[in-house]
Amino acid sequence: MSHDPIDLNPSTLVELRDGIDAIDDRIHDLLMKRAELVMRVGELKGKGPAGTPFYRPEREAQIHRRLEGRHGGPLPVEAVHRIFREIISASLNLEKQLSVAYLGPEATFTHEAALKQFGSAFTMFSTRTITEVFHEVEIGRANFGVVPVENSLEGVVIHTLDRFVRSPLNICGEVLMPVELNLLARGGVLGEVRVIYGHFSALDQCAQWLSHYLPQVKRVEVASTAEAAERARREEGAGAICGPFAANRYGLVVIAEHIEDQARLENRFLVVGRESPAPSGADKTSIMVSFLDDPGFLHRILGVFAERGINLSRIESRPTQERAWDYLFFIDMEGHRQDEGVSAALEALGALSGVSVKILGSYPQHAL
Ligand SMILES: C=C(O[C@@H]1C=C(C(=O)O)C=C[C@H]1O)C(=O)O
Repeated sequence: MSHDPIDLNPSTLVELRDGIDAIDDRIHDLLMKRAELVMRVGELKGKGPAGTPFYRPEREAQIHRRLEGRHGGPLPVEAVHRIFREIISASLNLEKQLSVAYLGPEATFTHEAALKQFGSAFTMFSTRTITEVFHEVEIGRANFGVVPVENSLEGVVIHTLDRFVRSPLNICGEVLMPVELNLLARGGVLGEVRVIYGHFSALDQCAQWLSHYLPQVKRVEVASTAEAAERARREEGAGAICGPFAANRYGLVVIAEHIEDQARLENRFLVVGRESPAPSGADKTSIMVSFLDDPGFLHRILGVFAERGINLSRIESRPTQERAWDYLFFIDMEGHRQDEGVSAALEALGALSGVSVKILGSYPQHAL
């Protein structure tokens, strides 16, 4: 590898491009060196006890956080994350080929979340339902699954929560994505749109924009954003409300960007698998708690966390599927189950009589 200093102040186009070529050669050489080290890590893992995980989300989160901490220069930090996402994805693929099932069809927000988490070197396939995503991982046809959990668009949170009741899988990660809704069509002219397809919550979230700019246009509800895109691809004069990801996949043109009425909406997705990530330094733990329908029980449960200063980021209640009026609580907290405070709280919770606790997983807090 040559280490000639690179001239950062060339003046002509030819010199500038020579400089870029020289840098590309170095990046290329370094990528190969990095890949060699990753392969050696893979060999060590292969020699470890059976079931030693190859994919290490906690390590990947640490890499992204470290880069974010040292970041500076003209490229936005999101671009750095994307580039390293792909470097890590391609490198891990040298250790082991892994597969991911996601709630489809292709080009849904969940597909985009799966790519954001795993990069494009994983084998990915879609399923029609959330329960099938879990099933594919449970029977070992996929190593990991990606499902929406707090999804203002696909409105399916409850199916994901309910599926954890009878699944042996763990949560291995979370993906957060800002909601961006665009109006897409085959042609790029707003005045030619005669009908708009969208998932009901996409139509709902853009209602003001649609009433303002397209008051006469019929709105038709479909099962997914991907189906909306498919209809717009097939039908002349049809528009679809989709994320930016769908435009390329379906060969559509963006007529209007960011047509959602409320800014800063975010979707959250979970990665499920058989592995339990080690602490990354900034983690979350999700649990499921059921208890007798007694006055004061919820108060006592929450007290266990409050006494230990553990921050709860979400509490969701669902009826149990066993008896009417029995409830399950899904609780997310900050920290890893191996952290002192969280582990003490979980132990205290388990010791309360009449309470049953299932730990769904500890995983790195969304890093990028
Ligand atoms: C190299 C490793 O294996 C995988 C690849 C990584 C990488 O390319 O940096 C990071 C974590 C793992 O998912 C590792 O565990 O350190």
